[in-house]
Amino acid sequence: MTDNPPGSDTGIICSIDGISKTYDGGFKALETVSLDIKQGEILALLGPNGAGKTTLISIICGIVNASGGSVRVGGYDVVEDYRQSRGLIGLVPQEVNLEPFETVNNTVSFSRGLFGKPKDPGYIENVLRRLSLWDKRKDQIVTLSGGMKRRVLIAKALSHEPRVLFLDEPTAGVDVELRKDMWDIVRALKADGVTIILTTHYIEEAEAIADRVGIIDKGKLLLVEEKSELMQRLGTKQIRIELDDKLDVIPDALSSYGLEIDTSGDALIYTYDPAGGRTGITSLFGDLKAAGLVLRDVRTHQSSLEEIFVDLIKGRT
Ligand SMILES: Nc1ncnc2c1ncn2[C@@H]1O[C@H](COP(=O)(O)OP(=O)(O)OP(=O)(O)O)[C@@H](O)[C@H]1O
Repeated sequence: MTDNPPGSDTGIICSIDGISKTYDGGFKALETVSLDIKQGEILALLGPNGAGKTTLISIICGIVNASGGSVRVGGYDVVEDYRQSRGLIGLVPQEVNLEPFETVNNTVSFSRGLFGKPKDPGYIENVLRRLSLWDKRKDQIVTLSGGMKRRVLIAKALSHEPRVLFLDEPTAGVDVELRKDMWDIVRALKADGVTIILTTHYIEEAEAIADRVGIIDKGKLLLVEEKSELMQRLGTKQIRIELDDKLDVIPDALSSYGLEIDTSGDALIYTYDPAGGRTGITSLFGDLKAAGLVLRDVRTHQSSLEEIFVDLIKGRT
């Protein structure tokens, strides 16, 4: 890695300019995607299956050739200056692709060597400790749990001291606890100054850790926005309040909340903006009680990515 790569003073670590990709069979996976990734940010690329997220990451990492456009990482062109740009990038793939009988330490150290970096046991120790893998360093990969294997993938991607880390679906199919662990790891890496780009299907994931969110659908980048702005604009939450008795009309005392009666008649739906300063939930519950309504159950519902897409597409036509 060069100390001062070209472009390092712009605050933009990765510049994607008009990237398109048509696969051999003629399928258009990306259409003129342009995006600047800021140094030190966590950017979440949200999109459904087949949206083109992996294709975009693969182009940035030099694994797939773009059909048009260019990408620079740390000022280096990912095609013309492949070695320099790739040296700045760590990639955590979707699939666990580790050598089962190798030890954790060898797996991570060997990966560093592949990038032509001199041995640095102190750095590797630091990475393994960060990821709670130090005690497992002599264990074979095959003996590790799925969660530990994911940690090894991250350690491997960090082995050559990248400045940008790409995580492709880091929490697809993992349990809630591991998902939270992953988020903690990502936050800690950001605190260390690493720029992080992750792809995800989960709006909650973007909401939990991203600074900015990009939405990709059918090969198009529909928008890139600060998470807080996006959530405010699109991410409404609903509370479903189930009642002991059926209701025909909303009591006057509750008219200011914009409540809807569920088609079943025995539940009220309250929609609010979680990013707004006041949700109105506390006063709503007070007023429900005052109106003499008896609650049976309360459930919350977050707008799904799909609903957000529908809203987004409606807004564009
Ligand atoms: N090598 C390939 N040849 C032809 N089509 C491909 C190839 N790789 C991907 N595609 C197609 O390109 C589209 C985008 O795929 P991509 O893997 O980039 O999407 P994704 O957003 O990462 O989806 P997922 O969330 O399922 O991983 C898909 O329709 C996929 O089938």
